[in-house]
This record gives sequence, C-alpha cells and structure tokens, in this order.
Amino acid sequence: MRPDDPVLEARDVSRHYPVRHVGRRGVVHAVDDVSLALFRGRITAVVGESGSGKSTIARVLARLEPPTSGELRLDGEPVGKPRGQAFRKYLGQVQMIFQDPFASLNPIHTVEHHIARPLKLHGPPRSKAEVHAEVLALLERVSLTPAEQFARKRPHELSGGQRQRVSIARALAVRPEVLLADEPVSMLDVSIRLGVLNLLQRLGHDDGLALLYITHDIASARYFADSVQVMYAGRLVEGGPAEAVTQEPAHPYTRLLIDSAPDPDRRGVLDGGRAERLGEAPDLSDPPSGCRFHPRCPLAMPVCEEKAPPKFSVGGGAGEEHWAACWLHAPEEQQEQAQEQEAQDQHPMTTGRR
Ligand SMILES: Nc1ncnc2c1ncn2[C@@H]1O[C@H](COP(=O)(O)OP(=O)(O)OP(=O)(O)O)[C@@H](O)[C@H]1O
Repeated sequence: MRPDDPVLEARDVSRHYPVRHVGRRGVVHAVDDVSLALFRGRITAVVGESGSGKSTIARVLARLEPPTSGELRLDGEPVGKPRGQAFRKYLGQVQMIFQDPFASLNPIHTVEHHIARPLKLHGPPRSKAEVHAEVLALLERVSLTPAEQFARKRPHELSGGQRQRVSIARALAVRPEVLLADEPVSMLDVSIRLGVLNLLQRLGHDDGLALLYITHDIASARYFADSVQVMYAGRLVEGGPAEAVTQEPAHPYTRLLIDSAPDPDRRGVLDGGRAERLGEAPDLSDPPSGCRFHPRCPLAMPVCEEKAPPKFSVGGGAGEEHWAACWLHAPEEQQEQAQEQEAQDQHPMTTGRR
C-alpha cells in the first residue's frame, strides 16, 4: 500500500432500513451509493442537515451495522464478515467518537477504568504499572492534566469537554488508524468546542490519523477539515477540498447550506428564516426521482427530475478533485444527450422518427 492510498474506503455503500408504511412494507433509503475515502493525516468532513444520513454512514464505517449493498475496504483490502479475528482487528483500527459524552461514559467508573479497559482488552499483556503509565500518557495526549488527578475522577466531576476528551483518549488507547467523530462537539458548550476540535485536528495532522468529521455545521467543516463532502437525502452531492467547496460551492444545495448557516453579522434576520430557506427534507421512504434535490432546487431543469446526476468534475488541481453531482455541470453534449433520452422516454412513439 502506498502512503497516499486511502486507509478506509466506502464504495457505493447503501443502507436501507425496512419499515412499515401505512400498513405496507417499505424501506427508508438512509444512505444510497455513497463512496468515500479517508486518508492518513487528513480530515474529511461529511456535512448535511439532520436526517441526511451522516450518522448512518458513520455507523456503517464503524461496522455497528452492515451496509445493504456496497463494499468497505480497510488498507486496500475488502472487509470480510463481521466476526472472528479480522473483525476484532477492524474494530481496533477504526474507532468511533459519539456525539453525547454524557451517555458514553459509565458514571460508576473512574476515568482510569474507562481508558485502562481497552488497553487490557486489545493490547499486548502489560503489568498494572505499565497500564497506569499508558493511561497517564493518553490523558496527557488529550490535554487532561495533571493526568494523575484526572485519572481518579468520575464522569460527574468532569465538564462536557473533559468527558469528550476522555472518550477520545479511550478511542486512542487501541492505537487506531481511523477516528470517526459523529458531531463530536455539537452537545458541548460553544466556548469549549474549539479546544476539542483543535485536539482532533492535532490527532489528524500531527499524529497521522485518518479522521472523519460529521457535522451539520459547514462553517466548522471549512475551518477544521481538509476535504468536505456534502450530503443531501442519503446521497453525496458535492465534494472536494474544503476551501473550494465552501468558497466556490458548485451544487445549489451546498450554496443554500452556506447561505443558511448562522452568521453572527446577520443574526436576527436568519434565526427566523433559516428553516424556511432550507425547506422540508424529503421523505426517505419515498425519495424524489432523479436528483433528490430537484423539488427544492431553484435551478432545476427537466432532466433533474428524470435522471440522477453522476459526479461531474468542477475543478481541482493536482490534489483532490472538486466535483458536484448536478446536471448544471454536465459537459454540454452530455446534458443534451440526457435531455434527448428523456424526451424519448416520454414520447416513445414520436421521437426518433422526426
Ligand atoms: N434504525 C432505523 N430505522 C429506520 N429509519 C432509520 C433508522 N436509523 C436512521 N433512520 C432514518 O434514516 C435517515 C438518516 O438518518 P441519520 O441518523 O443517518 O441522519 P443524520 O444526517 O445523521 O441526522 P442527525 O444529524 O439528525 O443525526 C433518517 O430519515 C432517519 O429517520
């Protein structure tokens, strides 16, 4: 494997949930055909509104649940069935950090207990003193110092930010290659969010972990991530270098998301209008045909309702490509072809004879 190959990859991953809908069986298309690659030392953000499928993607990557279709690859190798030694190894290499640091720690145990447990379960045999020394080193790595003092505390003696740092130290204990952080700061006080994000950034950039950062907040993704992937109604609609996606958004949905992001300078005006601007998210048990954004898109064309757009390149240099799954960016002849095809589909008896 070359150093710039992806560590973890999802290829055309879908995840559907069976549901009963007005007495009929159906499925919720939580995630459809998502391809995503995570690289060593890089932070990839997946951004989208509530219900767009972000957490589902994280859960599938963490193998908390299987994909309905598609493939996961770790270090270039397709992953096997979720059992046995290979599965345990995967769970050690790919660690997840959850949104709620209050729910993820057991109130009866000390910080030391929480971090020592994965060390004992996953690592090589160590003496008690060695485990203690490693716990202290991990606490220092997440800036909980003096480490001796924090090791003895219980969760209720910690702030939300400190608890999230303990969760991160616990995840690091098994020396993972990948960290999946699902809205890791959204439940924290605004004043301490930046500190936790900076810590995650250090783990990615300085320690070489591959980091997935899931967020509904595109402004934080711009600040924090190298790559931004935008999700709408279960599909990725745009992706590329964070700067390009957030400064020159190519998909109408990304533009809407940026325009609707809270802006301190526009507070008051936006607070009332934000939800209205974003509109209703579609029902994923019966997603719209073609491009799933077309019912809300101010620039929708006839083809958008008919055909799901593939990814079109919209720029990018030697590094990561900037792409958008939007017919507006199709090369002209492809747009024409798609429209002709659509006309044929609609008038099978007349078109083609003219
Ligand atoms: N176990 C489940 N059974 C049925 N539907 C589900 C299940 N889990 C998630 N969904 C649905 O799948 C869609 C995507 O959910 P998901 O939690 O991945 O979105 P999200 O973008 O992470 O949202 P949020 O930010 O609110 O957590 C939603 O419509 C949700 O209702």
